[in-house]
Amino acid sequence: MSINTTNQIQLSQQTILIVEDEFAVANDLRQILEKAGYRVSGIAFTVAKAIELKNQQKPDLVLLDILLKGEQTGIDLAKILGEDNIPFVYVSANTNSSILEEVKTTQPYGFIIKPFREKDVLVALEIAHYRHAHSIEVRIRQEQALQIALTDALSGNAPWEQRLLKVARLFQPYIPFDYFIIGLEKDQFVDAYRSCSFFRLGKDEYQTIWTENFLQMTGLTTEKYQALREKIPDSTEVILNGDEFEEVCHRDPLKKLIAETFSLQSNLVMPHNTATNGTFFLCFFSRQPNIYLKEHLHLLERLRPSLTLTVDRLMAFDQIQRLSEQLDQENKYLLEEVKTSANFEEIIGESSALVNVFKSISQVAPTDYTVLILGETGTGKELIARAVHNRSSRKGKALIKVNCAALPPQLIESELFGHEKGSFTGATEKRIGKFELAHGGTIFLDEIGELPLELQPKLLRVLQEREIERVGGKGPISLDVRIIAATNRNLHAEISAGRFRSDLFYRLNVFPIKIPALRERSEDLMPLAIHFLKKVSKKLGKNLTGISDSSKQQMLNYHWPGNIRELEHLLERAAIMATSPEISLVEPLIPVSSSTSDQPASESPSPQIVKPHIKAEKDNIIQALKISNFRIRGKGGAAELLDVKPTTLEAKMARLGIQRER
Ligand SMILES: Nc1ncnc2c1ncn2[C@@H]1O[C@H](COP(=O)(O)OP(=O)(O)OP(=O)(O)O)[C@@H](O)[C@H]1O
Repeated sequence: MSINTTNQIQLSQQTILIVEDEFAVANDLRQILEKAGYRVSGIAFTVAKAIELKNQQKPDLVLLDILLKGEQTGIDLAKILGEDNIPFVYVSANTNSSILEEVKTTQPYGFIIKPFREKDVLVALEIAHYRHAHSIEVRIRQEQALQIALTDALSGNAPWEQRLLKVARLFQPYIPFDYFIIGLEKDQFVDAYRSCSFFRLGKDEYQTIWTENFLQMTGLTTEKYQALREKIPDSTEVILNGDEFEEVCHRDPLKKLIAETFSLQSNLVMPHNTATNGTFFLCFFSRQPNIYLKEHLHLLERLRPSLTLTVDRLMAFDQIQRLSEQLDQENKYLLEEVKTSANFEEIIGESSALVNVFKSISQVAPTDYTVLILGETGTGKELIARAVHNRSSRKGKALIKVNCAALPPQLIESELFGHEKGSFTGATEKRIGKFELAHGGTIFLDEIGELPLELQPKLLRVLQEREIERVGGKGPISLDVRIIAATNRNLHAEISAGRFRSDLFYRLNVFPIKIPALRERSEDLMPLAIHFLKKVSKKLGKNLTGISDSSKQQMLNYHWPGNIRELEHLLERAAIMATSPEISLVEPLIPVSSSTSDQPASESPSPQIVKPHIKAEKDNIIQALKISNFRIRGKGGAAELLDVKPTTLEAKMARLGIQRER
């Protein structure tokens, strides 16, 4: 090979560090290099000095003697230069085979045997330069190919596990590992893109290890595992070889357990922070103690931008999918709502009791506090819940209503929290639950006092952690939901009776709003009656203008156990039957003094006359309650005596206005 002039000029701009402890040889080299136009950045007699000079100014190439002053040899220095990707050429008289074997492991760019001629040095330098430039080009091309392959693997359509396995396989030739953890940690989408591990069994054979498999292998309980996870120190990119690895294992018991289970001795960690505040981890482990080098880390650093971008894109797609799913469900829900619910545009009433309720609404609505609405049946609890939602910043999002009393017992959990496909017989499709549907908005848990005891801890968890877990799901999902609950039950009595958890009550009872019964705000009676009359006239297309005096009088004397709903239904019936603009009640209302019930009835569309068969049923129930000492459930309870389900009995009691405890 000849040295042409153009190359000579290019080479001459290069800086060379000479590491040689014989002054005469070092000086010779300097003269040869400077004559050829190279710049000599320094001469070092020891490895320590060489490192110092290299750190001050990174040379383009190093000429390196093997045996140097001090304990470290040129071979030790060569390893450091290799990690920094600085090419080097040995200059030595030492050619015995054991040294040459060691020299080869450092992958030098040449070897000049002493004594040398000027030409030997210059040719060796030019070849070294050519090889290094070429290897950089090859490396860049390989890395670009790797980057594209990794992006393709992660964003493909295959199941998540297969995508991760593909990534693991792509990494193996570049960063060798025996155990590899990859995936998302601490992210709200953790369920979809959660991390898993691959344990290398053979050349291209891997065993997938999900958390549940790891727990099985190690005999760890989920609680213990969570406790260990909490002890994981925040990690940045790091190489942990040999002793350093052992030392970190003392501080990180989970890493220690992984190391012991799979006999691992070194580790390379590279976390990527995602745009959704999660961390996408690449964590390589090897059974060899000193395998990870700076160049591995540098490769990961170079790949980091494209990997982070790919993961962020995945998250964004996922989020879009979740939102469109939520929108879809929300639409279905709202369509259903429009069909089934009344028009809630106005709250009528001027009584001081109701004005206090209005005050409470305006105080609490703008906050995110949980609201507990208390009041008899038909007092307008749902109306108030909607008012709180509509006056909050969440009004643009959905208010999802859940009637806890009407949920089918076997499906209640799935209704509230959703389920994954195949999580139980009949779960043919993935379904998002009411809580997820309410994400960003409000959930209204009506009849909260009826929520089965076994489900109460799950609701408590949502209130505490603001996260849910789908039935059959693999991890928690964080939610932003405002909670409004309502009940017509006396929750203190429910707690005493062991039917309601006190911790759940305290979580719900953050801001209670008590809605007074209609009989406690008689000022509101006539305005409400006129309001409903107008509404029903419009609906029926009749010209109805007023209520007869005798009917008004009866209404004022009545105690309204079914409250406003009862009033509404009463006026509806009267309006349907009306033959003149002034309506009269169809049936007489029994005034307070002669009422048979001492307690307001629930759902009571026609409480005016207690018909004989209803009376008989009521007497029967009261009799059974007396015998069972007012116990509804369990052996010898009233439900068993009457041969009905306890929930049916409770519904009947509410309908007939039978008080539960005496
Ligand atoms: N102040 C009010 N102004 C106008 N309409 C009202 C008012 N309060 C209640 N209503 C109407 O009365 C009916 C019953 O109200 P709502 O369903 O909100 O009661 P509730 O307390 O939630 O009943 P339940 O305990 O049975 O679920 C609804 O049609 C509602 O629109």
